[in-house]
Amino acid sequence: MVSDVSGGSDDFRSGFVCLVGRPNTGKSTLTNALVGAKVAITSSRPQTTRHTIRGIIHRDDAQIILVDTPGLHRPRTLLGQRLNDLVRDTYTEVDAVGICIPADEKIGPGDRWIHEQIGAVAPKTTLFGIVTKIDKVSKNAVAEQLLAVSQLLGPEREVIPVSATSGENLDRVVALLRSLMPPGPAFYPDGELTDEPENVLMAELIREAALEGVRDELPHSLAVVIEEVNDSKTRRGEPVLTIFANLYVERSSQKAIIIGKGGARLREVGIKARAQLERIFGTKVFLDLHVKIAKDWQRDPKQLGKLGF
Ligand SMILES: Nc1nc2c(ncn2[C@@H]2O[C@H](COP(=O)(O)OP(=O)(O)OP(=O)(O)O)[C@@H](O)[C@H]2O)c(=O)[nH]1
Repeated sequence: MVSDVSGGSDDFRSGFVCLVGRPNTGKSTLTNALVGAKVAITSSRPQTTRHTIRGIIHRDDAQIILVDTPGLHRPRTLLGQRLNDLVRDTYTEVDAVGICIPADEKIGPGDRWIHEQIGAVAPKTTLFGIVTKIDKVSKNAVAEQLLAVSQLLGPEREVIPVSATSGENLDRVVALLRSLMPPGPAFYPDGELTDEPENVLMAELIREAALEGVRDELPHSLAVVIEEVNDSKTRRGEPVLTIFANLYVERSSQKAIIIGKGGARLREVGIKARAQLERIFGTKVFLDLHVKIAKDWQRDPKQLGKLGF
């Protein structure tokens, strides 16, 4: 007997989508809302998403893999340059790129710059617009922003309004994404949310906790490296995941900020990160954090390599 190699329904679609936009435009929050679990890292601080993190939308008729990239920015350091290279590579590899523009901010030079960049490096990739955070403004303001984004992208491009917070129109976004994907079988098994190596996910969660409420310039000066993960220990009969991580900063003043008075802040960071890790990995976690100084790591190719960039 000949088996069905198509893997299911004839009109199953699958592909890769990349959400781009200025920092803080809601890309990570939207990725999380679409995927239905916390995989990309959100933060109220701009430019915190540095790795390409994928969330996977599983549907009966489609599998859509979301590639969340760092916000494109004008490079000032070697790290900035490498991040931009990564973003450009991503644009050309995906099936569609969605440019996110928040409903509550006027379209500015940053949005136009990103739009031009996509057009220049990946002219063949399908582009669409997403007006994010529509819960923050009136219906009229949403309509005006839809028009403005449509004018920016051109009349042939789809533009869709959404709120990741309230969930309004999330289903329309999924439907649009599906329509932009080519026919093809699923890439990943059902139930898988991300193909990020677990260590990267752990490092990102710790980094997110460490950046909560600290100064604006710190995001690019903080790298987290997972030194060791051990799952052989138990505590009161329950398995415990032990994670040893180093937080690298560039200066002793930054180290002091992360650690806080008498170590109070670092303890807070540990508690927050541990709660997130326990939720995601579904097991008790013991977290051992150390803050270290790696001088000028952003400018030093050797250090960048060591820190995983
Ligand atoms: N009210 C409202 N706030 C939102 C919505 N989506 C995101 N936000 C908030 O906007 C801020 C930025 O969201 P992120 O998802 O981190 O933005 P991002 O574009 O991934 O940011 P970068 O990682 O810096 O590029 C956060 O404080 C979110 O809580 C939304 O639909 N409604």
